[in-house]
This record gives sequence, C-alpha cells and structure tokens, in this order.
Amino acid sequence: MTELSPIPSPVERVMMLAPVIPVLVIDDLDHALPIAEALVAGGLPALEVTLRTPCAIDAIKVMKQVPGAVVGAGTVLNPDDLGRALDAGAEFIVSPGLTPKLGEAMARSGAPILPGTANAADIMLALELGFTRLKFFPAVASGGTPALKAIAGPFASVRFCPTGGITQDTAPEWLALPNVLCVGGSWMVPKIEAGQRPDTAQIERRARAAAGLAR
Ligand SMILES: O=C(O)C(=O)C[C@H](O)[C@H](O)COP(=O)(O)O
Repeated sequence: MTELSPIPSPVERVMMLAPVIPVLVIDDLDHALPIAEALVAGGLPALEVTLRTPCAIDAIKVMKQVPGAVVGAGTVLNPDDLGRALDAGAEFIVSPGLTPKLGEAMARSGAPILPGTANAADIMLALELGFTRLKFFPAVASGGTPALKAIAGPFASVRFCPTGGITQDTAPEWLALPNVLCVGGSWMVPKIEAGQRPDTAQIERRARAAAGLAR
C-alpha cells in the first residue's frame, strides 16, 4: 500500500488549504460575494458551492473574483452538472455519491475531484477509477468516526474529507483521524431568511474558529 505521495495531487492541495471546506447553499446571488469575502477573510479559502439552487453556477463565477478564494462545485450528480460546473470555472468538484457514469466523466475531466463515498463498495469503485482522495458522506449517518477508523484497515492509502452532520464541536474528532485531511460542513454560514443580508461578521468569526482547528 502506498502512503501519502510526497507530491500532493491538485485535489489534495485543495484539501490542505484549510481544515474545513465550507459547503454553501447560495439562494440569492447578491449574497455570493459577501459570503465568499467573509469566509476567505476568516481563513477558509476553499469554498464548495452546491449546485442546489438556480443561482449556484453564477455564484461560482462571482466568488472566483474574491482574491484568494478557490471555488469548487458540490452536489455534482451527473456528467451534465460536471460540465456546467467546469464551464463556470469551478476549481474543484465534489459529488455526494459515485456512479460509474459520473465517475468516468470525472476521471476524464482531469479536474481536482472529491467523489462521494459512504462504504467499502463505493471506495472500491473510486479506486478502480483512480481516485484516492474521497468525500465520506453522509459522515455521521454513515457510521461516524468508528466507520472511518474501520475503513482505514483495508483502504490504508485513501484519504477523506468527511462531510454531513459535522459541527465546529465535533470536527476535532474527525480531524484527529490519520485518514482525514479536512472536513466539510455548512455550519459557518447559517441559513439566511428571505430579505435578510448575510451576517458577514458572524460568518467571518465562525470561519476563523474553523480555520483554527488543529489537524
Ligand atoms: O450537497 C451535497 O453535495 C452534499 O454532499 C451535502 C453536503 O455536503 C452536506 O449537506 C453538508 O452537510 P452539513 O454540514 O451537515 O449541512
């Protein structure tokens, strides 16, 4: 089994930018810039914009204007989503799960990719496709840290970004695992009610606390 290569792959470089990748649901395009600025100012440069809202693709383009931001797309469900995200300039791609069709398109794209996996079969499909840096989703519901500890046995060369149900308080247990490079989570940016502006001071504070987590 190979250990971590001394030269980090492009996706590993994204994973190492900060201990936490914020997972963002942008409902209003006007929120994209202030949210990205606050997260980057707080020390979280890698931003995952989920393709769950109509303005997500435009939000990726807007956030890329923030100096220091490395903007990726999440909730990439199929090759179409992948194409739209890459056309918008997404610098990394995250999927919640993995299918052969999506996996082959992701491998062909050559982009930095974190395919979603939840169990040994998913991880084996990812390895067949050449991916060794994976999202573990939904992390808590899929067995939490005991699951990822058990996975380290047969899959010693794989490194993960667990996401789903992780908070500022529980992130340290995950970041302490040797097969975890970073975690993903949405807790830095609370849901913004219609008509409200993002509370950028709060977002920056939460980002700074997340960026300060040890790994
Ligand atoms: O949309 C996707 O592509 C996903 O994979 C789901 C997100 O990663 C989680 O929804 C974030 O989880 P929370 O931090 O528990 O909110």
